[in-house]
This record gives sequence, structure tokens and C-alpha cells, in this order.
Amino acid sequence: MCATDDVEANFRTCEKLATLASDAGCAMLFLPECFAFIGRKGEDALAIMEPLDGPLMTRYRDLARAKNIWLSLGGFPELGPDAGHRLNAHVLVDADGEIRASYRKIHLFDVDVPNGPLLMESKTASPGSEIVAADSPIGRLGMMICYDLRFPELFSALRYECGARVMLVPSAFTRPTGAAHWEVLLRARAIETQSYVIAAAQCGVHSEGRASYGHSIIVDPWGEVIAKLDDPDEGVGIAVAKIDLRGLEETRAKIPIETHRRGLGDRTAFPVTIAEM
Ligand SMILES: O=C(O)CNC(=O)[C@H](CS)NC(=O)CCC(=O)C(=O)O
Repeated sequence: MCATDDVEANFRTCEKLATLASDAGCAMLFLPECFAFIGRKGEDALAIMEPLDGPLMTRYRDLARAKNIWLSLGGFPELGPDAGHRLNAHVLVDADGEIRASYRKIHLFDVDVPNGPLLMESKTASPGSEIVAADSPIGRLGMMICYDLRFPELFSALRYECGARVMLVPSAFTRPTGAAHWEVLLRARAIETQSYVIAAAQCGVHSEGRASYGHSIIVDPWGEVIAKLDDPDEGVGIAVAKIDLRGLEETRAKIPIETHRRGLGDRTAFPVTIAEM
């Protein structure tokens, strides 16, 4: 989807996507980061931030119930610790409209993008500090947002500590970094964690000077792209795939990396040697 600063239009778009997914027989729909709002500046989202029991989130919960579908709401401006900071919350809602889990983006995107915009997310957002996984009709989900994609240790924690089988990376990737890194990182994370990766993306031009890379994608645990949206500028849409958890277990059994791990994630386990010049 291509969200803008028009909260009503964004809701109508999500409603249309939920209808498409429900008509296609989907158990779940994954919406990207900033599904509810993308402002012209980072601080614009502060005007609409609200607690997760607030009126806007309630409308999305009602939508899940009306369409009888689980929703992964990939990034919502949740009321933060003070008037100048929101939390970037990925909220999981079941088909009865109940909130099952919420994850707050841990890694904030403070980057002067080469040939792209300067984005300073931490100016108006507070980082989360909790790793979150949640059971769903398609297996245990590892909840992340966008820039988290660049931190493989989070994926490792979700697989090995939390037992996640489906990694979620709802995003609003920039165009330059998306063209260079999006698909290769998502496929690498699927392969290295032997998990499904579902990455719903913002696309198109949101406002003057703000555009996203698009290319929503679903990758299986072997690293194969099983669904994607290739023409993100032509409008909103859904990519649909079946999640095969038996196949996932077969992939994990064939190359048993879980039993071959040597504890390198624990920095005290192995001494380090550097042969300097
Ligand atoms: O706050 C908003 O309005 C929307 N949020 C975003 O667009 C976020 C934070 S600025 N974008 C990313 O994390 C892009 C990461 C990325 O592009 C990369 O890792 O290369």
C-alpha cells in the first residue's frame, strides 16, 4: 500500500485489502509499517499517536472482526513516554478483534541514506526493549519492523529462544536501500533461520520527498520467493501464499543447524584472537 497523511484514506485502503484477503480465503493479512499514517515529517505522527485501546486502533480491531481475519498491523504510532515521542508498535490482532501481542521497534532508523533522505526516527520515537513472538493460525510469529531486518541477532533470538517459525518484517524501506538490500537480506534471513519471512511493504510516493521501495514478498524456509508484488507503483494489492509448517520442519531436519550451533552468540563462550600487522 501507499499510505499518506490521510488517516481515513489509509483506513479505506486497509479495508479494501482485508476484503481481498478474506475473499481469497486467507487466515491472516499482513499490513506494512506505517499502515495507518505516513506524515510529511517524523513529528507529524505525534498528532495521531494514541494508546492501543484508542479509537483508531479500535477501528482496525473492528475490521479484523468484520472480515474474520487475523491482522498483523506492521507499525502503529502508539502513545509514547512523552508528548515528543511515540512508540513504533507492531500489533497482532486476532479474528475476534482482540490484541494478541504488540512489539515495539527496537532498532530505530537514524540514517543519512546515500542518494536518499536523511531520516532520524529516534527524534520522535522511543525504542522498544522487548523481543516478542506470538502464536497464530500460521505458526509462531517473530515480530519485527523494517530496519530490524539488518540485525540478524534478533532473528536468531526469535528462532532459538522463542521458537518462531514465521518472521515478520513489515516495512517502509527507502528506495535506494531497497534496491540494493531488500530481497537479498530477506532471503538470507529466511535461509539462515530456516523460517518463512513475510515482508509487507509501503510503496509509491507518500508525499513530496518521501517514497518507498515496495516489493512486498513472502519467502519460504529454503529461501525461495513464493509470492511477491512486482509493480508496487501501480497501486495496492496482496501477495498470497500457503504456509507449510511440515515442509518447514523437513527443511530444519535436513540441515540441522540448530544442533550444530556452538554458542557464538554468547560472547563469553569463545576467546578472540586478532593477528595484527
Ligand atoms: O516513521 C515513519 O514515518 C515511517 N518509518 C519509517 O519509514 C522507518 C523509520 S524512518 N523506515 C525504516 O526503518 C527504513 C529502513 C530502511 O530503509 C533500511 O534499513 O534500509
